[in-house]
Amino acid sequence: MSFLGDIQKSDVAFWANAVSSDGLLILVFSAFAGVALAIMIRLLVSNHISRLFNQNAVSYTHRSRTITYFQKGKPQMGKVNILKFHSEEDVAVALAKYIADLSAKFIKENGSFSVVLSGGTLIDTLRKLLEPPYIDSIEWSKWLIFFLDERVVPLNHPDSNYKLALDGFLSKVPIPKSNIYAINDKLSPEDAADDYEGRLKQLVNKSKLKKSGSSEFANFDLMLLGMGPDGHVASLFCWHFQRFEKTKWVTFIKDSPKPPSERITFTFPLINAASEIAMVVTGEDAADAVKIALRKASNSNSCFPLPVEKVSPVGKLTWFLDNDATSGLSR
Ligand SMILES: O=C1O[C@H](COP(=O)(O)O)[C@@H](O)[C@H](O)[C@H]1O
Repeated sequence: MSFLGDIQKSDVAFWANAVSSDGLLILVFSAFAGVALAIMIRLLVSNHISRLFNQNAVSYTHRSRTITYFQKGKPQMGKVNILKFHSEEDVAVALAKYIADLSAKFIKENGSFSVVLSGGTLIDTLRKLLEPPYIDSIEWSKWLIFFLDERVVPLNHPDSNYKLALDGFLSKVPIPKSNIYAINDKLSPEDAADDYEGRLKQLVNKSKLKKSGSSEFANFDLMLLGMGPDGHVASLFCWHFQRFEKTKWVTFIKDSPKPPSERITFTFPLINAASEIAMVVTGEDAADAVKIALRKASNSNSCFPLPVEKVSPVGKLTWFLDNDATSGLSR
């Protein structure tokens, strides 16, 4: 008699039942494992898991798709200080104290204070430095002045950031002329950018400027940044490739959406190598970009991330905002 012949009908029914319920079990288990795997993959590309790995992931809604953008390195949060003031006047008062304190600190540490100026409304917001006690207490002779971006026009042209800074601030403080590093206004945008970058590199070689500890870029003590209503900083605009530059220190743009069209600008790697960055933003025009930058709104703009969102220094970032600029945060 064969082995199979020994098996009773009830045995067959038992095993058939067992196999089919095991099969069902395996099927249910596989489906469950598949769903779990899919959830895990989704989590891997989402904010939740990235936070576990200490990355900085931000989601944007773009043409009804959610896009997760990962910023490499340490998250911005933690080294960001957001200071909100009632009025632009209060911002100017606080900014003067912040700058004076940093001036004393860096001069004590290095014997100089390297300051990078934006153009625009920022220059007027520096006005409190021109008053006591700062005008008399700051060691102006130790300041070194640079320009975050510059319009490629003669230095005495009304559009020049140098002229704006000279008329509104630099001519009123005793900073030696030789410590003010204006662009060469005789050059084309390409050449002016290369020339400015070359001069910065020479200053690093001569140890007049510090080199960043974590990169090849210069490490400025303080950069004073303004922001346009479209979220641009320096002359780094939405829809323009300059904001993705990785290696150059200074680059140029010939089709700036904000006139004048020809400009040179620091790049993000150089900006983000700074020890201190102050983002000085006032007025209601900036409210939407501030809301996006401070992550209270998804960026429904088709420009993502906004240039201002790429400001993430190795040092410290301090926002100086007035009520109008923060009005979007409560909406
Ligand atoms: O064109 C420029 O605009 C930005 C922002 O200027 P604001 O007047 O809106 O404060 C400025 O930071 C930059 O230096 C300038 O060239």
